Amino acid sequence: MLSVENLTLHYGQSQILHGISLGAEAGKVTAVTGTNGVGKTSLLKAIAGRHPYSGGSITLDGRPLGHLNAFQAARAGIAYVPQGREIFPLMTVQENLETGFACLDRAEHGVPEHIFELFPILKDFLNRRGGDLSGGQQQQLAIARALITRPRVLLLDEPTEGIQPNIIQQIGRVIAQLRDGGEMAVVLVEQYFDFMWDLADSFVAVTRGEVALSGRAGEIGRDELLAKVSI
Ligand SMILES: Nc1ncnc2c1ncn2[C@@H]1O[C@H](COP(=O)(O)OP(=O)(O)OP(=O)(O)O)[C@@H](O)[C@H]1O
Repeated sequence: MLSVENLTLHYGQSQILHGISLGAEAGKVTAVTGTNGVGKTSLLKAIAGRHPYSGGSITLDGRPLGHLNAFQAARAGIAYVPQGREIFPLMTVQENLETGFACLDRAEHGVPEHIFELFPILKDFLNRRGGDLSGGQQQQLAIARALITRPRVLLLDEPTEGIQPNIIQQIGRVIAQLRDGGEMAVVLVEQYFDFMWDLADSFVAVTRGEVALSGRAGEIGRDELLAKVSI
């Protein structure tokens, strides 16, 4: 269980997160949604050790993580799939996957076969340059690279952005499969409302760096949530 309590974050003098709290359980998808610029990416960056938070706490299975850098967060079991994917365009698919080894012990350096079961296209394209893949294939590569690290928490930042509908469906099925595996907490930042509504077990709507509404599927109304995340 990932637990974020009262998190605050600044860029210089400007405060972006104003005390965000959320919990993400293993075997569940927790969706974080909100309009542009409310701080969703900043929240994920804080959890992933990509940007320091200024107050509050992050704990994993009751253990405070403290202020980790990106490498330490990855070692602790937190994998981050950034918005825009950030794959390495001049490296092959195989090499992109192997960058995930950086936070693993040498004995764990290997691409588990189940990754290719989730994303068969990557096996076919192992020697292709990342930059030559379509946007949807790059998104699959970015998720696969994150899974190499055997995470306990998978942070996904807008995985449907700029992706064609059939690949979006496939990504949705993969997220559901990972959730159903029961061992990983998935935190899904997503503005594609129907996609996250169908997939998530609980929802956190963020407005201006604060939680405007949160609750479990079944306890929270679709229109109520939609109203919080519409401009
Ligand atoms: N490195 C930075 N330096 C200064 N301000 C930043 C930086 N990164 C983000 N911001 C600002 O912080 C606010 C929140 O940005 P963030 O990217 O976290 O929002 P978001 O909800 O993920 O938006 P989007 O849906 O557009 O990706 C915005 O006003 C943004 O301009």
